[in-house]
Amino acid sequence: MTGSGQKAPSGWRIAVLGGGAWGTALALAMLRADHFVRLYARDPETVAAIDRGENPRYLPGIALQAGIVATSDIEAALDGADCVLAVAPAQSLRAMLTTAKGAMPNGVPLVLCAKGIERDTGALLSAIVDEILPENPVAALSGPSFATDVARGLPTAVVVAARNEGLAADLAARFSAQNLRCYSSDDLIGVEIGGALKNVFAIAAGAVTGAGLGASAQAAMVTRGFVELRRIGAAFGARPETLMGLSGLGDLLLTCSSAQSRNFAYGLALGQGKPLAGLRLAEGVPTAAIAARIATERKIDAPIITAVAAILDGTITIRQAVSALMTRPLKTESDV
Ligand SMILES: NC(=O)C1=CN([C@@H]2O[C@H](COP(=O)(O)OP(=O)(O)OC[C@H]3O[C@@H](n4cnc5c(N)ncnc54)[C@H](O)[C@@H]3O)[C@@H](O)[C@H]2O)C=CC1
Ligand SMILES: O=C(CO)COP(=O)(O)O
Repeated sequence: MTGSGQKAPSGWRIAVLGGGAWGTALALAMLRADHFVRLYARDPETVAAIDRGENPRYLPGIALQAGIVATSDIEAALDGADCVLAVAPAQSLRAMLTTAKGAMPNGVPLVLCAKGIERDTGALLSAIVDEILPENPVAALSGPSFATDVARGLPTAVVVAARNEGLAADLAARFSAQNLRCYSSDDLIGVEIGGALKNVFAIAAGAVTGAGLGASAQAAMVTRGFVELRRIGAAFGARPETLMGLSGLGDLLLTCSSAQSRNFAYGLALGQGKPLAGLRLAEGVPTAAIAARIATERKIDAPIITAVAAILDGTITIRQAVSALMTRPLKTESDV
Protein backbone atom coordinates (compact mmCIF):
# COMPACT_ATOMS: atom_id res chain seq x y z
CA MET A 1 0.00 0.00 0.00
CA THR A 2 1.17 3.55 -0.58
CA GLY A 3 1.01 6.22 2.14
CA SER A 4 -2.39 7.31 0.84
CA GLY A 5 -3.76 3.81 1.21
CA GLN A 6 -3.62 3.19 -2.55
CA LYS A 7 -2.26 -0.13 -3.75
CA ALA A 8 1.31 0.36 -4.99
CA PRO A 9 2.10 -0.55 -8.59
CA SER A 10 1.98 -4.32 -8.93
CA GLY A 11 3.23 -6.56 -11.68
CA TRP A 12 6.92 -6.47 -10.80
CA ARG A 13 8.96 -9.46 -11.88
CA ILE A 14 10.41 -10.66 -8.58
CA ALA A 15 13.16 -13.27 -8.37
CA VAL A 16 13.26 -15.13 -5.07
CA LEU A 17 16.63 -16.85 -4.59
CA GLY A 18 16.36 -19.74 -2.12
CA GLY A 19 13.80 -22.54 -2.10
CA GLY A 20 13.61 -23.16 1.64
CA ALA A 21 10.82 -22.33 4.07
CA TRP A 22 11.24 -18.57 3.97
CA GLY A 23 11.89 -18.31 0.23
CA THR A 24 8.76 -20.33 -0.47
CA ALA A 25 6.65 -18.30 1.96
CA LEU A 26 7.91 -15.01 0.50
CA ALA A 27 7.22 -16.26 -3.03
CA LEU A 28 3.60 -16.80 -1.95
CA ALA A 29 3.48 -13.38 -0.30
CA MET A 30 4.80 -11.69 -3.46
CA LEU A 31 2.23 -13.54 -5.54
CA ARG A 32 -0.50 -12.24 -3.22
CA ALA A 33 0.88 -8.73 -3.71
CA ASP A 34 0.20 -9.25 -7.44
CA HIS A 35 3.75 -9.69 -8.64
CA PHE A 36 5.15 -12.24 -11.08
CA VAL A 37 7.33 -14.61 -9.11
CA ARG A 38 10.23 -16.80 -10.12
CA LEU A 39 11.66 -18.97 -7.35
CA TYR A 40 15.20 -20.28 -7.66
CA ALA A 41 15.82 -23.50 -5.73
CA ARG A 42 19.19 -25.10 -6.41
CA ASP A 43 17.79 -28.57 -5.80
CA PRO A 44 15.77 -29.88 -8.81
CA GLU A 45 13.68 -32.10 -6.51
CA THR A 46 12.44 -29.02 -4.69
CA VAL A 47 11.59 -27.40 -8.03
CA ALA A 48 9.60 -30.48 -9.09
CA ALA A 49 7.79 -30.57 -5.75
CA ILE A 50 6.89 -26.86 -5.93
CA ASP A 51 5.54 -27.47 -9.45
CA ARG A 52 3.29 -30.14 -7.91
CA GLY A 53 2.00 -27.56 -5.40
CA GLU A 54 3.97 -28.21 -2.19
CA ASN A 55 7.49 -27.85 -0.75
CA PRO A 56 7.37 -30.88 1.56
CA ARG A 57 11.01 -30.75 2.63
CA TYR A 58 10.99 -27.17 3.90
CA LEU A 59 7.36 -26.10 4.21
CA PRO A 60 5.33 -29.28 4.62
CA GLY A 61 1.56 -29.18 4.64
CA ILE A 62 1.21 -25.81 2.92
CA ALA A 63 -0.56 -25.84 -0.43
CA LEU A 64 1.17 -23.53 -2.90
CA GLN A 65 -1.18 -21.64 -5.14
CA ALA A 66 -0.43 -21.80 -8.85
CA GLY A 67 1.70 -19.01 -10.25
CA ILE A 68 5.14 -19.51 -8.73
CA VAL A 69 7.55 -20.33 -11.54
CA ALA A 70 10.19 -22.53 -9.90
CA THR A 71 13.55 -23.19 -11.51
CA SER A 72 16.97 -24.56 -10.60
CA ASP A 73 18.52 -22.28 -13.24
CA ILE A 74 19.57 -19.08 -11.47
CA GLU A 75 20.02 -17.20 -14.75
CA ALA A 76 16.46 -17.98 -15.77
CA ALA A 77 15.22 -16.83 -12.38
CA LEU A 78 17.07 -13.51 -12.65
CA ASP A 79 16.38 -12.75 -16.30
CA GLY A 80 14.50 -9.44 -16.52
CA ALA A 81 13.86 -9.25 -12.78
CA ASP A 82 12.79 -5.88 -11.34
CA CYS A 83 13.77 -6.91 -7.84
CA VAL A 84 15.60 -9.83 -6.21
CA LEU A 85 14.97 -11.35 -2.78
CA ALA A 86 18.00 -13.22 -1.37
CA VAL A 87 16.71 -15.95 0.93
CA ALA A 88 19.58 -18.44 1.36
CA PRO A 89 20.90 -18.84 4.92
CA ALA A 90 23.33 -16.12 6.01
CA GLN A 91 26.38 -18.37 5.83
CA SER A 92 25.50 -19.32 2.22
CA LEU A 93 24.74 -15.80 0.99
CA ARG A 94 28.24 -15.12 -0.33
CA ALA A 95 28.27 -18.36 -2.35
CA MET A 96 24.80 -17.75 -3.76
CA LEU A 97 25.51 -14.14 -4.76
CA THR A 98 28.76 -15.20 -6.39
CA THR A 99 26.76 -17.66 -8.49
CA ALA A 100 24.17 -14.97 -9.26
CA LYS A 101 26.68 -12.25 -10.10
CA GLY A 102 26.94 -12.73 -13.89
CA ALA A 103 23.16 -12.85 -14.33
CA MET A 104 22.13 -10.13 -11.89
CA PRO A 105 20.25 -7.31 -13.65
CA ASN A 106 22.13 -4.05 -13.11
CA GLY A 107 20.70 -1.55 -10.68
CA VAL A 108 17.73 -3.56 -9.42
CA PRO A 109 17.26 -3.75 -5.65
CA LEU A 110 18.58 -6.80 -3.81
CA VAL A 111 16.53 -7.45 -0.69
CA LEU A 112 18.22 -9.47 2.05
CA CYS A 113 15.80 -11.79 3.81
CA ALA A 114 18.27 -13.87 5.85
CA LYS A 115 19.15 -13.12 9.46
CA GLY A 116 22.76 -13.50 10.47
CA ILE A 117 26.33 -12.23 10.47
CA GLU A 118 28.95 -13.95 8.32
CA ARG A 119 30.87 -16.18 10.69
CA ASP A 120 34.28 -16.08 9.02
CA THR A 121 34.49 -12.33 8.41
CA GLY A 122 32.08 -10.64 10.81
CA ALA A 123 30.46 -8.96 7.79
CA LEU A 124 26.86 -7.84 7.93
CA LEU A 125 25.00 -9.25 4.95
CA SER A 126 24.65 -5.81 3.35
CA ALA A 127 28.45 -5.54 3.28
CA ILE A 128 28.61 -8.82 1.33
CA VAL A 129 26.17 -7.40 -1.24
CA ASP A 130 28.18 -4.17 -1.47
CA GLU A 131 31.29 -6.24 -2.14
CA ILE A 132 29.89 -8.70 -4.69
CA LEU A 133 27.12 -6.68 -6.34
CA PRO A 134 28.11 -3.02 -5.93
CA GLU A 135 25.71 -1.92 -8.70
CA ASN A 136 22.65 -3.21 -6.86
CA PRO A 137 21.06 -1.12 -4.09
CA VAL A 138 20.69 -3.26 -1.00
CA ALA A 139 17.67 -3.55 1.28
CA ALA A 140 16.67 -5.89 4.10
CA LEU A 141 13.34 -7.39 5.09
CA SER A 142 13.09 -8.51 8.70
CA GLY A 143 10.78 -8.76 11.70
CA PRO A 144 8.66 -11.32 13.55
CA SER A 145 7.43 -13.60 10.80
CA PHE A 146 7.39 -17.37 10.82
CA ALA A 147 7.41 -18.77 7.29
CA THR A 148 4.37 -20.94 7.99
CA ASP A 149 2.39 -17.94 9.26
CA VAL A 150 3.23 -15.86 6.20
CA ALA A 151 2.59 -18.80 3.86
CA ARG A 152 -0.83 -19.35 5.44
CA GLY A 153 -1.63 -15.67 4.96
CA LEU A 154 -1.90 -14.95 8.69
CA PRO A 155 -1.57 -11.27 9.66
CA THR A 156 2.12 -10.34 9.87
CA ALA A 157 4.11 -7.11 10.12
CA VAL A 158 7.70 -6.74 8.97
CA VAL A 159 10.08 -3.89 8.23
CA VAL A 160 11.86 -3.21 4.94
CA ALA A 161 15.01 -1.13 5.31
CA ALA A 162 17.34 0.53 2.84
CA ARG A 163 19.88 3.34 3.16
CA ASN A 164 17.68 5.36 0.83
CA GLU A 165 14.38 6.08 2.55
CA GLY A 166 12.55 6.38 -0.79
CA LEU A 167 13.66 2.93 -1.88
CA ALA A 168 12.63 1.42 1.47
CA ALA A 169 9.19 3.04 1.25
CA ASP A 170 8.73 1.94 -2.37
CA LEU A 171 9.66 -1.67 -1.59
CA ALA A 172 7.46 -1.71 1.53
CA ALA A 173 4.51 -0.47 -0.52
CA ARG A 174 5.06 -3.00 -3.29
CA PHE A 175 5.47 -5.96 -0.91
CA SER A 176 2.49 -5.17 1.31
CA ALA A 177 -0.70 -7.08 0.74
CA GLN A 178 -3.86 -7.70 2.71
CA ASN A 179 -2.25 -9.63 5.56
CA LEU A 180 1.36 -8.57 5.13
CA ARG A 181 2.03 -5.10 6.47
CA CYS A 182 5.48 -3.76 5.64
CA TYR A 183 6.85 -0.78 7.51
CA SER A 184 9.87 1.02 6.07
CA SER A 185 13.10 2.25 7.61
CA ASP A 186 16.30 3.92 6.49
CA ASP A 187 18.26 2.22 9.28
CA LEU A 188 19.56 -0.73 7.29
CA ILE A 189 22.21 -1.67 9.84
CA GLY A 190 19.78 -1.51 12.74
CA VAL A 191 17.33 -3.81 10.97
CA GLU A 192 20.11 -6.24 10.07
CA ILE A 193 21.58 -6.34 13.59
CA GLY A 194 18.18 -6.84 15.21
CA GLY A 195 17.35 -9.80 12.97
CA ALA A 196 20.77 -11.40 13.30
CA LEU A 197 21.21 -11.18 17.07
CA LYS A 198 17.71 -12.18 18.11
CA ASN A 199 18.56 -15.70 16.95
CA VAL A 200 21.32 -15.98 19.56
CA PHE A 201 18.88 -15.08 22.35
CA ALA A 202 16.25 -17.43 20.93
CA ILE A 203 18.76 -20.25 21.40
CA ALA A 204 19.42 -19.02 24.94
CA ALA A 205 15.68 -18.84 25.67
CA GLY A 206 15.19 -22.39 24.43
CA ALA A 207 18.10 -23.58 26.57
CA VAL A 208 16.69 -21.86 29.67
CA THR A 209 13.35 -23.60 29.10
CA GLY A 210 14.97 -26.93 28.26
CA ALA A 211 17.14 -26.85 31.37
CA GLY A 212 14.06 -26.09 33.51
CA LEU A 213 15.44 -22.82 34.87
CA GLY A 214 12.01 -21.20 35.15
CA ALA A 215 9.96 -18.40 33.63
CA SER A 216 11.66 -15.72 35.74
CA ALA A 217 15.10 -16.69 34.43
CA GLN A 218 13.65 -16.65 30.93
CA ALA A 219 12.35 -13.08 31.26
CA ALA A 220 15.60 -11.89 32.85
CA MET A 221 17.67 -13.47 30.08
CA VAL A 222 15.61 -11.93 27.27
CA THR A 223 15.66 -8.49 28.93
CA ARG A 224 19.40 -8.52 29.57
CA GLY A 225 19.95 -10.04 26.14
CA PHE A 226 18.16 -7.06 24.66
CA VAL A 227 20.64 -4.79 26.47
CA GLU A 228 23.48 -6.66 24.74
CA LEU A 229 21.71 -6.38 21.41
CA ARG A 230 21.47 -2.61 21.91
CA ARG A 231 25.15 -2.35 22.88
CA ILE A 232 26.31 -4.21 19.78
CA GLY A 233 23.82 -2.30 17.66
CA ALA A 234 25.21 0.99 18.98
CA ALA A 235 28.75 -0.10 18.09
CA PHE A 236 27.62 -0.66 14.50
CA GLY A 237 25.73 2.64 14.36
CA ALA A 238 22.21 1.20 14.65
CA ARG A 239 19.55 3.56 15.97
CA PRO A 240 18.13 2.48 19.36
CA GLU A 241 14.54 3.03 18.21
CA THR A 242 15.05 0.61 15.32
CA LEU A 243 16.04 -2.09 17.80
CA MET A 244 12.87 -1.34 19.79
CA GLY A 245 10.89 -2.14 16.66
CA LEU A 246 9.87 -5.19 14.68
CA SER A 247 13.42 -6.30 13.86
CA GLY A 248 14.83 -6.46 17.37
CA LEU A 249 12.35 -6.41 20.21
CA GLY A 250 9.51 -7.70 18.01
CA ASP A 251 11.44 -10.69 16.74
CA LEU A 252 12.85 -11.39 20.22
CA LEU A 253 9.30 -11.57 21.57
CA LEU A 254 8.36 -14.06 18.88
CA THR A 255 11.33 -16.37 18.79
CA CYS A 256 12.23 -16.35 22.49
CA SER A 257 8.75 -17.57 23.38
CA SER A 258 7.85 -20.17 20.79
CA ALA A 259 9.18 -23.63 20.03
CA GLN A 260 8.01 -22.95 16.48
CA SER A 261 11.29 -21.02 16.23
CA ARG A 262 14.06 -23.30 15.02
CA ASN A 263 16.59 -21.38 17.11
CA PHE A 264 14.43 -21.79 20.23
CA ALA A 265 13.98 -25.49 19.37
CA TYR A 266 17.74 -25.87 19.02
CA GLY A 267 18.27 -24.30 22.46
CA LEU A 268 15.50 -26.44 23.91
CA ALA A 269 17.25 -29.63 22.73
CA LEU A 270 20.54 -28.27 24.08
CA GLY A 271 18.97 -27.57 27.48
CA GLN A 272 17.36 -31.01 27.59
CA GLY A 273 20.63 -32.72 26.64
CA LYS A 274 19.04 -34.13 23.50
CA PRO A 275 20.95 -34.75 20.24
CA LEU A 276 21.38 -31.69 18.04
CA ALA A 277 22.21 -33.51 14.82
CA GLY A 278 19.36 -33.42 12.32
CA LEU A 279 17.70 -30.32 13.75
CA ARG A 280 16.58 -27.67 11.29
CA LEU A 281 18.56 -24.53 10.44
CA ALA A 282 19.54 -22.50 13.52
CA GLU A 283 21.12 -19.27 12.26
CA GLY A 284 21.99 -18.27 15.82
CA VAL A 285 24.72 -20.92 16.05
CA PRO A 286 27.25 -19.32 13.67
CA THR A 287 26.06 -15.83 14.60
CA ALA A 288 26.70 -16.47 18.32
CA ALA A 289 30.31 -17.38 17.58
CA ILE A 290 31.02 -14.29 15.50
CA ALA A 291 28.99 -11.95 17.73
CA ALA A 292 31.02 -13.13 20.74
CA ARG A 293 34.22 -12.45 18.80
CA ILE A 294 33.00 -8.99 17.76
CA ALA A 295 32.08 -8.20 21.38
CA THR A 296 35.54 -9.24 22.59
CA GLU A 297 37.36 -7.33 19.84
CA ARG A 298 35.31 -4.17 20.36
CA LYS A 299 35.30 -4.50 24.17
CA ILE A 300 31.49 -4.64 24.32
CA ASP A 301 30.08 -6.21 27.49
CA ALA A 302 28.00 -9.13 26.16
CA PRO A 303 28.06 -11.92 28.76
CA ILE A 304 24.98 -13.78 27.49
CA ILE A 305 26.19 -13.87 23.88
CA THR A 306 29.61 -14.98 25.11
CA ALA A 307 28.03 -17.70 27.24
CA VAL A 308 25.86 -18.97 24.37
CA ALA A 309 28.91 -19.16 22.09
CA ALA A 310 30.89 -21.03 24.75
CA ILE A 311 28.03 -23.48 25.42
CA LEU A 312 27.66 -24.12 21.69
CA ASP A 313 31.34 -24.86 21.22
CA GLY A 314 31.35 -27.10 24.28
CA THR A 315 33.69 -24.96 26.39
CA ILE A 316 31.22 -24.61 29.28
CA THR A 317 28.00 -26.26 30.41
CA ILE A 318 24.67 -24.46 30.80
CA ARG A 319 24.98 -24.83 34.57
CA GLN A 320 28.44 -23.23 34.58
CA ALA A 321 27.19 -20.41 32.33
CA VAL A 322 24.27 -19.66 34.66
CA SER A 323 26.55 -19.64 37.68
CA ALA A 324 28.98 -17.24 35.96
CA LEU A 325 26.17 -14.93 34.88
CA MET A 326 24.58 -14.85 38.35
CA THR A 327 27.82 -14.01 40.15
CA ARG A 328 28.96 -11.10 37.99
CA PRO A 329 29.63 -7.86 39.88
CA LEU A 330 26.43 -5.97 40.67
CA LYS A 331 25.76 -2.81 38.66
CA THR A 332 23.06 -0.25 37.93
CA GLU A 333 20.40 -1.40 35.49
CA SER A 334 20.63 1.84 33.51
CA ASP A 335 24.23 1.04 32.60
CA VAL A 336 23.48 0.24 28.96
N1 LIG B 1 11.77 -19.86 8.14
C1 LIG B 1 11.39 -18.73 8.71
O1 LIG B 1 10.38 -18.68 9.42
C2 LIG B 1 12.18 -17.49 8.49
C3 LIG B 1 13.49 -17.53 8.04
N2 LIG B 1 14.20 -16.38 7.91
C4 LIG B 1 15.59 -16.41 7.48
O2 LIG B 1 15.67 -16.82 6.13
C5 LIG B 1 16.92 -17.47 5.89
C6 LIG B 1 16.65 -18.78 5.18
O3 LIG B 1 15.87 -19.56 6.06
P1 LIG B 1 14.89 -20.71 5.59
O4 LIG B 1 14.43 -20.53 4.21
O5 LIG B 1 13.85 -20.81 6.63
O6 LIG B 1 15.87 -21.96 5.67
P2 LIG B 1 15.63 -23.43 5.10
O7 LIG B 1 16.59 -24.31 5.82
O8 LIG B 1 14.20 -23.76 5.15
O9 LIG B 1 16.06 -23.32 3.58
C7 LIG B 1 17.32 -22.88 3.17
C8 LIG B 1 17.35 -22.95 1.66
O10 LIG B 1 18.52 -22.31 1.19
C9 LIG B 1 19.08 -23.12 0.17
N3 LIG B 1 20.50 -22.85 0.05
C10 LIG B 1 21.48 -23.05 0.95
N4 LIG B 1 22.66 -22.69 0.44
C11 LIG B 1 22.42 -22.22 -0.80
C12 LIG B 1 23.24 -21.71 -1.85
N5 LIG B 1 24.55 -21.57 -1.70
N6 LIG B 1 22.65 -21.35 -3.00
C13 LIG B 1 21.32 -21.47 -3.16
N7 LIG B 1 20.50 -21.95 -2.22
C14 LIG B 1 21.06 -22.32 -1.05
C15 LIG B 1 18.77 -24.55 0.63
O11 LIG B 1 18.88 -25.43 -0.47
C16 LIG B 1 17.35 -24.37 1.11
O12 LIG B 1 16.45 -24.46 0.06
C17 LIG B 1 17.58 -17.62 7.26
O13 LIG B 1 18.55 -16.63 7.43
C18 LIG B 1 16.44 -17.40 8.25
O14 LIG B 1 16.90 -16.84 9.47
C19 LIG B 1 13.66 -15.16 8.17
C20 LIG B 1 12.36 -15.06 8.59
C21 LIG B 1 11.52 -16.21 8.77
O1 LIG C 1 13.17 -15.33 12.16
C1 LIG C 1 12.18 -16.01 12.32
C2 LIG C 1 10.86 -15.44 12.62
O2 LIG C 1 10.88 -14.06 12.62
C3 LIG C 1 12.28 -17.49 12.22
O3 LIG C 1 12.94 -17.92 13.34
P1 LIG C 1 13.71 -19.31 13.35
O4 LIG C 1 14.76 -19.24 12.28
O5 LIG C 1 14.26 -19.41 14.73
O6 LIG C 1 12.68 -20.37 13.05
